[in-house]
Amino acid sequence: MLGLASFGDWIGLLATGLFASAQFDNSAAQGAAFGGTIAVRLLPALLLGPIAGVFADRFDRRYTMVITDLIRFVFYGSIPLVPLFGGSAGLTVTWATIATFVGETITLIWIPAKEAAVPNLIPKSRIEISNQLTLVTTYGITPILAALGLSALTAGVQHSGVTLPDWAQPVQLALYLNALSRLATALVVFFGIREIGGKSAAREQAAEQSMTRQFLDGWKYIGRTPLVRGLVLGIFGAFAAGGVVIGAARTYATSLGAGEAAFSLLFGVIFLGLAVGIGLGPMIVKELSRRRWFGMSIVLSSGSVMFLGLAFHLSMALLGALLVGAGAGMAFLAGLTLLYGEVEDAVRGRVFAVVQIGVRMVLLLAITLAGLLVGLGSSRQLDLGAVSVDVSSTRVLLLVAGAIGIWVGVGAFRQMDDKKGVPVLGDLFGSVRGRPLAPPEEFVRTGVFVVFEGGEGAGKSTQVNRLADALRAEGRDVVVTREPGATDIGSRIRALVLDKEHGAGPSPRAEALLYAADRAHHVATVVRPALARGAVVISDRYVDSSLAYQGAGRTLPVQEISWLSSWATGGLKPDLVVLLDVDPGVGLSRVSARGAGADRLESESRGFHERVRYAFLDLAAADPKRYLVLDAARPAEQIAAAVSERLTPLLVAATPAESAATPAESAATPAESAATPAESAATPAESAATPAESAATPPQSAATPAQSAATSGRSGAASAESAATPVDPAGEGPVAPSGAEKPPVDGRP
Ligand SMILES: Nc1ncnc2c1ncn2[C@@H]1O[C@H](COP(=O)(O)OP(=O)(O)O)[C@@H](O)[C@H]1O
Ligand SMILES: Cc1cn([C@H]2C[C@H](O)[C@@H](COP(=O)(O)OP(=O)(O)O)O2)c(=O)[nH]c1=O
Repeated sequence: MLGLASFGDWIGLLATGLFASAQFDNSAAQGAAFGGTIAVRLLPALLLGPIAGVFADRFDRRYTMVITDLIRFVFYGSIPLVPLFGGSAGLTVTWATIATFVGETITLIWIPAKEAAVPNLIPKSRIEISNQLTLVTTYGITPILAALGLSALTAGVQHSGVTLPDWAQPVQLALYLNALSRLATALVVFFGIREIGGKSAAREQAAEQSMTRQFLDGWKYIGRTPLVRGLVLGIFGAFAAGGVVIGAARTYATSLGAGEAAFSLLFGVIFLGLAVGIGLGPMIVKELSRRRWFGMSIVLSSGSVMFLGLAFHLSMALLGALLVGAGAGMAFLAGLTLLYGEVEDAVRGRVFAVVQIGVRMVLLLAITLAGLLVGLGSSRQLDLGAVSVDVSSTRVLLLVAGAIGIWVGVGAFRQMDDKKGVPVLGDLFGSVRGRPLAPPEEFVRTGVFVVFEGGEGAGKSTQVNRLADALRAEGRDVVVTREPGATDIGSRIRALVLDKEHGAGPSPRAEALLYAADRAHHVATVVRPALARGAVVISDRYVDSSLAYQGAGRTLPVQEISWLSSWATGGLKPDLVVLLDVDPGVGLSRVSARGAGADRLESESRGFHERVRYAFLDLAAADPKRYLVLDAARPAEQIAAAVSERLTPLLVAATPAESAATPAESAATPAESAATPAESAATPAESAATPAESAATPPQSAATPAQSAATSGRSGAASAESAATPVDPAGEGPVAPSGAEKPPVDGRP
């Protein structure tokens, strides 16, 4: 129904313009009449706009819609009647202008009432779909249908040879249709959607204030709500960019040397892009945060405007136009959905009024300004060898408008971001694949997390114990743990996945989930608490085992396993992974020599264990800074020495000498302790000798994350990284080389 009404709107806009211009013979007057009527149609926004929103919030929305629709029916319907009753051309145009003006003004009241009412009728989860429908019909399909319908009507009449009576010329018919669509809407709203009125206590209470007060409150609400502020700015920015493209389109088409046809084509493609963005956008980005999607879409649209400024071939221009449309469509959809979903009912009318009025004015200004600027500039041919590019003010304008749009988009993104610290592109690509990134778990980490990985019988347990003994001998707080089975729940999970008496065992996906469940519980109850209090946590196996065994071994998609593990751990990555690389034959024979019998995984084929081995090596190769790969065939002492050598600097950095010696002081003087990493590195013995003290200072460091991050280069990097590097679905695994080399001081990447 509302689609029909907007069809009427568009056809009305075109028809009124054409109708006015048809009253004159010379083309200059025609042009002026056409432009004039359309401008009149947009201008009332300025006059009535400010109070329209107050109307929508103050009065019964059903009556507001019905009354305004009836007024529009009468005025629009009267336009074609004037010449029938013998009105002169001048009078007809004057009346068309007045009636259009009144109709448009009234529309400004109708729209906020409708926009404010609709969210109350639709469950929140359906709002986006409902918006898709409305927007596609309003901006994607109906303008095209309207133009097509009008020209088909005209052509049909011309070719049929039938002479229609004066009152039934195509343009007249279109105007009647426009008027009737208003009447129909009024009837449907009045009889069909009684609940649209939207009575609520909050609204009634607000209505006791003066209208001025309500008006000012609306602006205050926008001003103090970052989300709404970002949305409003972003929508304006997107429309400004769109307006510039429209205003510059004609000269731009000429600059491509492609003329009028290219102009229409560009226009059509922008609308096509709009429909594509609105129709397919949500399917493509899936669960991506709508707040982020909004900003990203504006950047896409504006970037494409810049691309248009650089395009030298029609095909490039068409692609650019398509993307401009798609970005704008997605931004509009996301923006509207957010507005619907997140603006309180009591102020919704005013917010929508600001948006629609702002949009119209921004559009009008941008189109006019662009038209003016383009008209001013001259153009020059630039010869680039094979192609010659036309450098005109149009292109400069597009570049500037695009750049401003990008700036606005980034600004809106920042204001509204609901996943701060989550990498933008990773989140986007992850979402497209159906796995948006989760924000990292907040947590301050002062300990060191070491993981041993490798195939069966590689000597992990042996090395874990050696290292733990050595560190304990230094007086450190050491937590030895393993996966699967380090917790109560974990040991039951371990039995489920590994014990052979449980029959055939879990299916590959179930197995992956069980390991992930064990890991989630393990990290939450053992690893994180220990790291938070500053302990050295040594784990026999971690995420990489899942990537290698379930991913490469069971041939499940490694990216999915990676995502699953990262979700389970909240993005916690080890500081060091020691990979004990062993030939499966050697490893398995060591295990069987142990004589305990093979568990379910040990009994897997040779091929399985080969795949596991190379998966481990690949993971290590992708992130050499975090891995220490050692040949497991070497004697155990040599391996232990190599591990300890590699670990020492990490441990030293994690225990700043000064903070260990005088915890209170170090917390009080972060700058000082941050300034002395060399010193702290130079006194490992001292810092290592006071583990109890350093372990005893978590509350302070927990209270000052930035400080604790700043206190020592290495632990700062480690904690910031673990807190800021979230799930990484890019397939490199959760131990991917992200963020490791970026030690931020404030805990952000
Ligand atoms: N470097 C090594 N060289 C030879 N044998 C080793 C070495 N490290 C461990 N072993 C032996 O190999 C077997 C498996 O070692 P273990 O540490 O349990 O491996 P994992 O925990 O990786 O399964 C044990 O009997 C252990 O004594
Ligand atoms: C942690 C983890 C282990 N596993 C497998 C590897 C091992 O075969 C098994 C148990 O590992 P492990 O503790 O090394 O067993 P053991 O002490 O008998 O050597 O679980 C996975 O398949 N995925 C995982 O995520």
